[in-house]
Amino acid sequence: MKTYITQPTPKINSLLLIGAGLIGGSLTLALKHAGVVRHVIGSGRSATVMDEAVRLGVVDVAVYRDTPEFIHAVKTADVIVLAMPVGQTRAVCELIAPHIQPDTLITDVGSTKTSVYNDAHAALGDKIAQFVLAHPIAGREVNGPAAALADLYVNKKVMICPHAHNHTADIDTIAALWQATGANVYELSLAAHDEIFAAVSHLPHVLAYALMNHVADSDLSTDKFAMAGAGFRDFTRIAAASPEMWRDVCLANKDAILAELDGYLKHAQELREMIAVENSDEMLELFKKASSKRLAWGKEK
Ligand SMILES: NC(=O)c1ccc[n+]([C@@H]2O[C@H](COP(=O)([O-])OP(=O)(O)OC[C@H]3O[C@@H](n4cnc5c(N)ncnc54)[C@H](O)[C@@H]3O)[C@@H](O)[C@H]2O)c1
Ligand SMILES: O=C(O)C(=O)CC1(C(=O)O)C=CC(O)C=C1
Repeated sequence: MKTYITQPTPKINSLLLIGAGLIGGSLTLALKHAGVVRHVIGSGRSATVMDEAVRLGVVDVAVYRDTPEFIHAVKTADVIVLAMPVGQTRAVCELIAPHIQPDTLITDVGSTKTSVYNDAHAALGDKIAQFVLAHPIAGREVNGPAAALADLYVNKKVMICPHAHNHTADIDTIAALWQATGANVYELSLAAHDEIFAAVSHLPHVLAYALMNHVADSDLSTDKFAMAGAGFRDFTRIAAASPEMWRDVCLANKDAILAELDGYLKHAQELREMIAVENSDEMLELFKKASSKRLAWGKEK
């Protein structure tokens, strides 16, 4: 995995943020704090959300699709950031495609990369060259502009996933933009990205949602929730995350997630057998291995 050396900080006059929620909002707040961006225009689905985004300073002004103001914002943006759920990529790119100027850079924050590339390419055609795909490995289990934090990306990893049509200078600009938020920037291929994050991000979310519903649907669920401690809290924290976002991620990275889920279920089944036959030696070895891997990984971070 390539690490980006620190790039000169860019100056952005006008940034158009499509999807002013946790991730996009944290980016614009961080860029404003760093003095990188002068004017942020936000575009979203709901007037209530956009009013909140303006009130909180996540964006300076809100515009709405199919209005002259929206078209003007696309035409005059130096950078367009796509920060809505990944399932919206094609529709949003179709909206902006006719108005994107040759000097405008497009980037995204989506949790999947191959689907975003394919959907964007279908809508943008040759303008895909202007789209540098990115993904911050940072987040929270709360959503919307009120959840945005200016320091969300400090010391966090950001993956940039260049494709064959990108220009090096544009990739460097997007890397510099993320570095200005305090993040450490790495490069990954689209395919490697989706395989890796299926295992270490998408699978844990699927498991957290499943465990939450398993307990909710079981006998004594009220008592179980009332008595649960830190273990359950840690494991299920991410089950409070945006349902729409995670529905889209599961559909967009279906094959890789299914492969990871199958692998996980094999491990869970193996452990089930050990518990059922009280195979204490093998169980101890299994737990020792997982525990030492977790301890070593915790030290690396
Ligand atoms: N939440 C995380 O932990 C996390 C981490 C890294 C990346 N991401 C990615 O970031 C993106 C945004 O996630 P978030 O957590 O900020 O969610 P969010 O719900 O906080 O924000 C998304 C915003 O997009 C808006 N939106 C939805 N469809 C739209 C459309 N067609 N046009 C304009 N706006 C639209 C929503 O109204 C919402 O305000 C997703 O693609 C997600 O995969 C999320
Ligand atoms: O901290 C959290 O709440 C997260 O789930 C962040 C998290 C993850 O680590 O899986 C979630 C989705 C992403 O696309 C990137 C980061």
